[in-house]
Amino acid sequence: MAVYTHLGAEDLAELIAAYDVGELVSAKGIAEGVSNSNWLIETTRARYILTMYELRIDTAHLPFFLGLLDHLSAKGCPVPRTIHDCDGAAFRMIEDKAVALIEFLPGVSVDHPTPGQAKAVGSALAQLHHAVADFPMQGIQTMGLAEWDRLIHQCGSERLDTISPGLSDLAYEELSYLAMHWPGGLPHGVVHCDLFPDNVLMLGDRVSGLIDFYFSADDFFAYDLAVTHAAWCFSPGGHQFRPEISSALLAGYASGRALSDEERDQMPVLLRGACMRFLSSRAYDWVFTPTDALVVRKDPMDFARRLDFYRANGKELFA
Ligand SMILES: Nc1ncnc2c1ncn2[C@@H]1O[C@H](COP(=O)(O)OP(=O)(O)O)[C@@H](O)[C@H]1O
Ligand SMILES: N[C@@H](CCOP(=O)(O)O)C(=O)O
Repeated sequence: MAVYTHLGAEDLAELIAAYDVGELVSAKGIAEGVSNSNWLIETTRARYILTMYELRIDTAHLPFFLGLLDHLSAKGCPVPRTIHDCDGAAFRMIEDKAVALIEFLPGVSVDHPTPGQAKAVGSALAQLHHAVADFPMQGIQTMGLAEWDRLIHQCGSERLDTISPGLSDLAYEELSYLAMHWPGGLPHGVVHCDLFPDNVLMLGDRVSGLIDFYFSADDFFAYDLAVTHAAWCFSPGGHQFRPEISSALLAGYASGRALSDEERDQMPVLLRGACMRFLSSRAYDWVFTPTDALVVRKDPMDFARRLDFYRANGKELFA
């Protein structure tokens, strides 16, 4: 459930009146999502998404995230633009919380992607990587190797092994490997870093929306591809690799942007890093989020299984 704050009819009407979007007709809370509260807003003119920033997002970073949406949308990427209020502001405050009104994009998130859909996602990701070339703002990567290390150490061996026996050995061993082998100097820019199926809206085989840019930061384009690969190319729970989805995703990406030889060589380590990224944040949330909290805890083992797969087969995939 992702509506953490109650907004009454008067609050909503007052808020919508600050924008040139017509009059409020209805507002429905959206159940999907984890970090923020979202409402589907209908006005006499169109539909919009209203997001209230609840957790993890510092208001100081909103000009970056919302500016990125506007930049990508203006470049023709399927990304929702920010609706600015009548004074030109990209976000407003309701008491101590920031809210933004965002363009509504049609489409649904798929649970079991087809090769055609994976190809379209690969191609949309490549388009994004070109489109950020002249994005003028900087986004520091706060979810990099140092943070994975910190999160795993905060969990500690005992608690990790309570999630699953042997998880601590896997995590510590992997962190040392990544610290020694993480590449430098690959092509980079502001990238999505969280392009999971639930952050892509699709109409059939077409990508109609890329959403949830709140982990975007400056990082390697190939790392973004690795995150997307890890998120899309496995059955639920990460139990089985789906080779046909992997081939389609990589072909779609290559149709828009060719990986250099160096990027290809580094893909196996970047894929392992992508797994550690989500293994570490999920393990931390698993250990430290109270079981009765509203936030849904996601299983870190989904990414331990993917990590095992890439450790054994990552080099072969990019041979
Ligand atoms: N621009 C948009 N157009 C249409 N639906 C959207 C849009 N943005 C968000 N949504 C809907 O809201 C849900 C939650 O949004 P998301 O940004 O993923 O929240 P969270 O950051 O909390 O995970 C999405 O799964 C989608 O159904
Ligand atoms: N995609 C991440 C969690 C981030 O949550 P989001 O709802 O903001 O995408 C994961 O699966 O662990």
